Amino acid sequence: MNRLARERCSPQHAHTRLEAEEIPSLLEALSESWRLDGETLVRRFDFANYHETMAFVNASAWISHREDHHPDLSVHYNRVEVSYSTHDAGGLTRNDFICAAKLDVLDSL
Ligand SMILES: C[C@H](O)[C@H](O)[C@H]1CNC2=NC(N)=NC(=O)C2=N1
Repeated sequence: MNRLARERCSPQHAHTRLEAEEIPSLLEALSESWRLDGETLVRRFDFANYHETMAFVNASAWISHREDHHPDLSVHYNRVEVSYSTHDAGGLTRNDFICAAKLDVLDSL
């Protein structure tokens, strides 16, 4: 499991917006499916059917609650679009990348 996925989100990270030069190396630690859309980190997860889609959404909700860091989710029949940014910081923080890494692990199980 990658090191970022083992980290825990923190209130300290939530108030520390990343500098532009910190972002490329963090993005590199994630699945290539993640992309930046302005100040938002976005990935689409594809599934076979609605049941699998909702099972993933529910598992991701457990991570969101435990980390107290919540993505925007766009839920469809066989896919979910996940968007991370940190409202408290008005942009990207390390918490966004930590949670994205955790979803990569979830998707790999
Ligand atoms: C009080 C609570 O910890 C904060 O409101 C958290 C909750 N989850 C959050 N999730 C995201 N994505 N951004 C935040 O700024 C944020 N803040």
